[in-house]
Amino acid sequence: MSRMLIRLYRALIQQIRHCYTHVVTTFVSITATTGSIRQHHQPLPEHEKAHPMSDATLDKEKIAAKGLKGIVAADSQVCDVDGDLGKLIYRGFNIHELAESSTFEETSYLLLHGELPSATQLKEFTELLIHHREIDAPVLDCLKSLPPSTPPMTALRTAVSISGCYDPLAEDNSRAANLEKSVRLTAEMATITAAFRRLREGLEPIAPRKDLSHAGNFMYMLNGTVPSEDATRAMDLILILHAEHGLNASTFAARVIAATLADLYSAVTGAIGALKGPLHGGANTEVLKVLMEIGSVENVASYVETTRANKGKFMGFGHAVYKVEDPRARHLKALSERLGKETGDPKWYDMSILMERLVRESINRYCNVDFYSASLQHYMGIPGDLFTCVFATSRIVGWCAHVLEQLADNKIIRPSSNYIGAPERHYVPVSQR
Ligand SMILES: CC(=O)SCCNC(=O)CCNC(=O)[C@H](O)C(C)(C)COP(=O)(O)OP(=O)(O)OC[C@H]1O[C@@H](n2cnc3c(N)ncnc32)[C@H](O)[C@@H]1OP(=O)(O)O
Ligand SMILES: O=C([O-])CC(=O)C(=O)O
Repeated sequence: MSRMLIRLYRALIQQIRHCYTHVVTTFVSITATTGSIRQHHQPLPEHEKAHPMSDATLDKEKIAAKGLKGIVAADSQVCDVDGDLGKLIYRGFNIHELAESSTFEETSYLLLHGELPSATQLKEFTELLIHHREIDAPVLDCLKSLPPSTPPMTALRTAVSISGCYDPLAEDNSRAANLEKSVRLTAEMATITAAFRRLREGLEPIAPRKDLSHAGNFMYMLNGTVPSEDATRAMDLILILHAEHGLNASTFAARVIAATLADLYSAVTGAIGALKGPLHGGANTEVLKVLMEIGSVENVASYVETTRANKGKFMGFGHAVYKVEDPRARHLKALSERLGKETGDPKWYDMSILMERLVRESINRYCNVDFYSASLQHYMGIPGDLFTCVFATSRIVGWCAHVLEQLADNKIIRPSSNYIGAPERHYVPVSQR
């Protein structure tokens, strides 16, 4: 009975949404044909202007939702991002509570399974993660064969893709197999990132240890020494904070791929590619480049002025959803401040807080998760171009949780485009062109 009520309720909500979308689309189409919305479009490049739209095309014209901003493309139980309140919730739990009290292992279980684990479930989950820490020899060989100049995210994307060739479960799209592969990928991505870091420096990769936490083992494989409790906790916090963020670009990419019923490795490989971009996860690497270029606290103000005057981008600022402070930033900022003091090199933190204030005054944008992640990871001795891989080794959990959710109630994702090209015309043989 209650199931039927839920179904009825869902159907009603769908109908309301449908009507709403129809009203909005109709309004937008009408306004567009009268010309008042057209001005929001980027001017068309010259070669495209050479094809004025036929009347028939104009009649059919709809307005594209550029970037799909504000479009609701999925129902999801994984995460809630409230951009107005600056609130981030994983499966009902506020990120501040998880940052304070949880571990990456526990948070991963929560995201993948929907509930916090019991002690036994956590033990089994942790053992499975440990079991999957070793990577297959051909994956390591692949990393060895890459030029050391390969961007780390490219190396990670390639190794993850190859790893799928050696996983007997790769093509099994059952929920059980995908859960197992999610854990395997979460474990492996840390090993791959650490191994590539060492290989490109001419060092031997460090084999994972079974007696360390996920964060502790990751740091150990990166640096070759067992990290302090503080350093382990810092990495754990970074991993918890980056694990999930709703329908961001890389997660959406993963869901689009999964929705075709392709395998999990394909979805994750695509997601890594999307995260790499500097407008998304790649921003943390760019932030460190900027801080290095600025060089000192004295130069921050002139950098902000010049960038503003040139209408440049401030990397690590602005957000597609948050209109207020990104709730993750405060944790990364506090840790960056602490490590700045502890390392006796507060410059990177000092430059960051000044920049945060000046950019806010200049363009009214808050910093996002990538901004303080840069100075923090720099203090932790992680090379700047590896920051996005650290992000990916955490976000893998969110990607997998979304793929599982997509497959549980799948529908191929196939939006439409609004054709604005040449009207229909006839083929001309090359000899006559
Ligand atoms: C993990 C993450 O992915 S967090 C985001 C990481 N990315 C960055 O830090 C890169 C810098 N930031 C940005 O480019 C943007 O703020 C994005 C991509 C994050 C969000 O973009 P949008 O959703 O279009 O944001 P918004 O609607 O506020 O942007 C509108 C305009 O505001 C201005 N603006 C927004 N952010 C910035 C910024 N950081 N610097 C300068 N101007 C900005 C721009 O004029 C922008 O228009 P444009 O994209 O055509 O240049
Ligand atoms: O949600 C977004 O668009 C980007 C982001 O902050 C994330 O993926 O963590």
